[in-house]
Amino acid sequence: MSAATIINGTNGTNGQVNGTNGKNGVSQSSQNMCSYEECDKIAQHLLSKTRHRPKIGIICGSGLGGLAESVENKESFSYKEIPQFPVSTVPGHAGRLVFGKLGGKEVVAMQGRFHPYEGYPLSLCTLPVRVMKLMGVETLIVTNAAGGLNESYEVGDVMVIKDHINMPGFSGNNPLIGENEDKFGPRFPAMSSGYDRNLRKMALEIGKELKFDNFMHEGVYVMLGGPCFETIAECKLLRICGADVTGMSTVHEVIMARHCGMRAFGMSLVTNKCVMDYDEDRKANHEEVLETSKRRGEDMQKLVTKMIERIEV
Ligand SMILES: O=P(O)(O)O[C@@H]1C[C@H](O)[C@@H](CO)O1
Ligand SMILES: Nc1nc2[nH]cnc2c(=O)[nH]1
Repeated sequence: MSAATIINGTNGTNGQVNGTNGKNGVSQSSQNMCSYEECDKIAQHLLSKTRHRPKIGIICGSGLGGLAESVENKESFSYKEIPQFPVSTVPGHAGRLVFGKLGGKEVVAMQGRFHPYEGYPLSLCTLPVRVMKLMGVETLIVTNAAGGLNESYEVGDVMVIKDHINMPGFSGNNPLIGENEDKFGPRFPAMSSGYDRNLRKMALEIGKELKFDNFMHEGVYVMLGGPCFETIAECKLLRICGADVTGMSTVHEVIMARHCGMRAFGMSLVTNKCVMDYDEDRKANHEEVLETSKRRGEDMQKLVTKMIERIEV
């Protein structure tokens, strides 16, 4: 079964799937996985519609789509127009694929990503990553909005992702579940070098040059399934586990990128401090997330644009 069969004809917001297990004990996520050939068809379709030939792909986090807006010579495609793509359902995720130039390089940017809590299986959330690969993308840059677990992080701080904790993976939820597509990558990919060391170093150096070092860190991102924000006990547990920030995205995208040999770089904006104290009345909310993204978005855009200027393609 292809991804197309689980999305209705209008490709509306109901690309969500039912929860049943497939035939022969094959899990739902493998059934929803597009084959190499199907991904290639989407990639060739997009390349036939744009004159751009991007080597760098970008995925913009909640409220951080301004980066895609700043792309020059834009050619944009609503996800609704792209065969087999899901659609964005979350405020702050415009739902467009933007081709053009940034920092003097050809890029393709997702202005809006797909999260598992929207009802999409991880394999469908990450379809665009494989499509990017087949369009020629070699480096993936992802941003996200995240809650600060590290007590020394403030709202508005930026964290270069050094490593991640794949919490959904602990319960058997991984975008690579199902038959392996050997043409993309190996059955058992290593994940000990998920986030490219040189790109991390470059980001921190550029941060210094831009005088951003007073609000920049390097640390560990933990992904949870959402859509609930964390309980206080969960936050305490995640901190003990070594996480500095928590979010609901990124990890599945980076797994997919690394599986097919792309270089990956990720950056989190601390949009809120996680509530860690039972005497606090503060509550996490998406409005605060979008408000912080608006405030710090331009700085993150500057940083990513400078990185792209320096990345050799
Ligand atoms: O897409 P990202 O990870 O930036 O979005 C975060 C996680 C949830 O989707 C949302 C919660 O406010 O922001
Ligand atoms: N899981 C999670 N995701 C977020 N995205 C932005 N803030 C948060 C948060 O506090 N928790």
